[in-house]
Amino acid sequence: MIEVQGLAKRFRLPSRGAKAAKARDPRDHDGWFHAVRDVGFSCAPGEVLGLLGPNGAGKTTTLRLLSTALKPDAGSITANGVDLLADPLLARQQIGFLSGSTGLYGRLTARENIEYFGRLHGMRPPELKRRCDELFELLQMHEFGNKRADQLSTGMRQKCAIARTVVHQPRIVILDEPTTGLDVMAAKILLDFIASYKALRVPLIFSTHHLHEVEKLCDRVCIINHGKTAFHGTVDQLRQLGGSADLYDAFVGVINQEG
Ligand SMILES: Nc1ncnc2c1ncn2[C@@H]1O[C@H](COP(=O)(O)OP(=O)(O)OP(=O)(O)O)[C@@H](O)[C@H]1O
Repeated sequence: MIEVQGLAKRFRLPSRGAKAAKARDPRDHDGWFHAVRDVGFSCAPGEVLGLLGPNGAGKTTTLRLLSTALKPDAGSITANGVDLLADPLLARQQIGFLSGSTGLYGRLTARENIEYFGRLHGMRPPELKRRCDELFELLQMHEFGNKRADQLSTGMRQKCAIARTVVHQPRIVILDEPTTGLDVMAAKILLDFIASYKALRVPLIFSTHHLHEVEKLCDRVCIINHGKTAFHGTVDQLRQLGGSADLYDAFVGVINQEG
């Protein structure tokens, strides 16, 4: 179980931008931009949580805080009762994080990239080969496994980045907009891959703008607006809140109510 409470992160604004930004966003205060002000949610083993919110709401910042790429100014993140903020090294071992900029080494092939990151996590050759074969099957990567990363299409690169993210079988998986830029077939493969984590009883958190992905995959939803949790609950609770079966109506209702 991963539990997040009262998460906050502010960024120092460059002095020339501070004044201009002030007029535009309620999160600006005295040269600081409070990107994440009070975010909380939980995700249990076997659950998929969808992180939603308008552009700039604070989703990526929240996920970067969870992955320990950023240090929060306030709040707590625990996994099975263990304080991940107190032990970032442990957090990195336990968490697989796909960011928008998850890099691949252009001169290495898709397979070499995944193997390289597996080795960084201390995986031994036989185990690593088995895991790579498994990921190639699950993500249907056989066609381009031996192609250099700098020659891959967007969708191929994304599959490769995801395989890299989960090669070490993390106990928590966090994916920032994993289906962005993917065609229908590649997105389907990826959504099936995400769904497979339910059976593995690994909590999986992913951000998205696509409500049909939430409908198809998520047990739980967290909607962030202006850096705060505006809704946290099950997909059914979100529907009931909107007074309609339509998730789009419910989402818009939550944002308008907060905005
Ligand atoms: N390093 C930074 N310095 C200043 N402001 C930042 C920094 N990083 C993020 N922000 C601001 O914090 C806010 C939240 O950004 P974030 O990337 O978390 O949004 P998001 O919900 O992921 O948006 P999107 O849906 O567009 O990807 C934005 O207004 C962004 O400009």
